[in-house]
Amino acid sequence: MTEVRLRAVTAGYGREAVLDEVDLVVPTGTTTAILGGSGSGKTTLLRTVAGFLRPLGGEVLIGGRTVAAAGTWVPPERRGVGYVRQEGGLFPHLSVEGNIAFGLPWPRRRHRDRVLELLDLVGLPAELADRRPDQLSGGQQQRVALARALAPRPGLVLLDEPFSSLDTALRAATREATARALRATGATAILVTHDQGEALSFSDQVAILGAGAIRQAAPPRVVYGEPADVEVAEFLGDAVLVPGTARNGRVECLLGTLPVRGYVPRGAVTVMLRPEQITLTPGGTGRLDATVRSVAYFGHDAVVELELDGSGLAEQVRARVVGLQPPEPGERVGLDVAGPVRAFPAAGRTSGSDDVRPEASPVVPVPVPAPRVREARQP
Ligand SMILES: Nc1ncnc2c1ncn2[C@@H]1O[C@H](COP(=O)(O)OP(=O)(O)OP(=O)(O)O)[C@@H](O)[C@H]1O
Repeated sequence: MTEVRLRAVTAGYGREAVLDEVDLVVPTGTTTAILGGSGSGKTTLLRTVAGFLRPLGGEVLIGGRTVAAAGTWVPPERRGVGYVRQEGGLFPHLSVEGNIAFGLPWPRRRHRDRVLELLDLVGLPAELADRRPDQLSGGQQQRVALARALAPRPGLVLLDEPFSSLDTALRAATREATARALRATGATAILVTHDQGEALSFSDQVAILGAGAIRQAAPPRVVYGEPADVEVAEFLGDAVLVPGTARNGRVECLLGTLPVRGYVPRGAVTVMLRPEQITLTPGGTGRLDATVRSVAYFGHDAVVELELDGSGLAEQVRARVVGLQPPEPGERVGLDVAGPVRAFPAAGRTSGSDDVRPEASPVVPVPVPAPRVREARQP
């Protein structure tokens, strides 16, 4: 049982606070991605949990035990935490086996079986055990670093941008191997990343860090589909933003009258939807039609900029369509909006007087997974 709990944690360097009264819960056996811009304090948060940095205020609890608080300090080596750095940090003079065995408790350091088991766990063949780190690819090095971190069976694994130095294909494979290994051990994990796709695909919960605070912490589909505000929405991916008016759970905007996801007070709003929610019909529909202004082709998909009839507004409405046969610039298309949209009170506007419900909390509980079963190694 290794739940992680941060209560009003303030942390930084000298007197400068980088994290300002941060609250966060990472349930046992789940993975949380900390996502934020450069310098937002992601690594600072990870270092505070690991015990490499003493918080200026607040409490850190790991597995129900207070490890940092006023008058309490548990050093990193007694927190039962595994740490994987951006560059792996393997010892260059030791073999793969030596590196992994280094993570084992003293009496077990000669147990080659356990080393081979750990290699298997991270999806590496036993033949690599005698190689030195400089004889491995970047992805293999990261897997060895993970194996070393998992060797003492930590309840919590902290991953500090461990995939960022890898190219796209290797990155995906290493990420999947890491996710499998974490699932197999049932360890709780915190991943620091600035890659939105990585955060959404890797974790049970995504916590967005900005201006020293957690802006939203919720399962991936919630942060993406129901972002807490416009900034979080834009940080997590491409967002179409148009002005509108909210009334009785619906918004009226230049895309029509649309159902709203979540609660929004009546009145002027900014409507937010994802470009993939807009579907296009060649030739137009006669209801909501547009002219294609430009197309950015990405292979698997394409982003189409549209000028809605009568709006005179280009570049405001974008659709993301599959890349097989995107429309051409100048083409006429009809639009449909799939699913509910999100709406935020327009800037400078306070809640309407007829509101009856409070705004939903930006922190949504993460479903705790059923006990995990070790998966077979992928070829
Ligand atoms: N050892 C340090 N001494 C003083 N300031 C530091 C130290 N380490 C980090 N900082 C500052 O604290 C702030 C947060 O840094 P941190 O490394 O936590 O951000 P980050 O979100 O991980 O950034 P990145 O994505 O660029 O790695 C930055 O302004 C940084 O300059």
